[in-house]
Amino acid sequence: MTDETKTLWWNDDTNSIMLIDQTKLPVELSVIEVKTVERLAEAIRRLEVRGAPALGVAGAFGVALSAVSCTSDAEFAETVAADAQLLKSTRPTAVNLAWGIDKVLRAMENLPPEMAKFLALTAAKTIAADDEKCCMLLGHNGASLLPQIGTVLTHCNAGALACSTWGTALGVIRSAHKMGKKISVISCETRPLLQGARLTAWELAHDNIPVTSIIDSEAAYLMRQGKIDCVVVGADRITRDAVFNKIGTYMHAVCAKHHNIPFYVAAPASTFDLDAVETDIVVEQRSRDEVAAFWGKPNLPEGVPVINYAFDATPLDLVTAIITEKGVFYPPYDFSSLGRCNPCR
Ligand SMILES: CSC[C@@H](O)[C@@H](O)C(=O)COP(=O)(O)O
Repeated sequence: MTDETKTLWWNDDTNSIMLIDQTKLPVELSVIEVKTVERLAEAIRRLEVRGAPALGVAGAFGVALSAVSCTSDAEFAETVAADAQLLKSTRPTAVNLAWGIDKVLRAMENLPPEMAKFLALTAAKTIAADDEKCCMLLGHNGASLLPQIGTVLTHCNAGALACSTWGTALGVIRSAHKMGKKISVISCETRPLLQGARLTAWELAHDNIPVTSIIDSEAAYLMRQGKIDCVVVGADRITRDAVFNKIGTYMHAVCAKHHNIPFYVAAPASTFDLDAVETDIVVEQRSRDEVAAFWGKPNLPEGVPVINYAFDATPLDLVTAIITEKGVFYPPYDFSSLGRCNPCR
């Protein structure tokens, strides 16, 4: 991945979506060309593209793809609406997906097909470009919270691969590194799909930011030993009372509180869902297969069930600060300055 490479982008020559196949990393850096909405839905379900802001961009490009590839004016509105619904149904928790889809749908609302196609694509490209700007700003806003010299724990991948580029939690770390701070990172491997080991460690090693991988259950002991100065994670959705992020985040927040370690969340305004509270949200549960086998070998007796939540919710009273592109929020949290940024319900 070069500094110019994006996680996903629109190919104007072929009217298709190009995306880095995140299931192949760190072994292979390869790009998939997505030509249909059905293939995009599959890519989202399989986590070939993943991470909240990247899903927002994927959803936006997906609606544009549906629009530009529709050949029937008579069935245009119906086709785009059905495709949007299909894409929304792929992953319920990361709010950016529905946000990106709805934003493009609104841009083309009630317009004749030719104009709607043009405006859908323009809106989707703007969402992708804005995501990059948000990450840079957010990174800058958060960098001052990190110590001059220190070790930051992160969970899952909230990096360039989870966004258009740069990242949210890793954006903060990248910005601090760029400012000259001597930051090293502890990256939790993030069972079961190892986004922390496969993606975060890969990204940081590529940028020459010191990174060490640990198994998830090691974090508390490292905190007890005084080896972690702060925690920075991303978010898939922030409601009025909780931060939803990759499963395991909540246990890091509880441990950080116990050890008096700052726990920061970095996310763009598009990840906020301020009409909702924790109990309103559907938390994605994934298949047994992801947990019941490791490297292709079964590690569970047949018939033993699995609970495989993809995300958990961390109550805001465990969060030291939330870093956004619009500034840093501290308790008692009042997000009114963000406006109603996520009108997707
Ligand atoms: C900037 S991304 C923040 C979150 O989306 C990230 O931490 C996360 O939980 C991603 O989960 P994933 O299941 O890999 O899509």
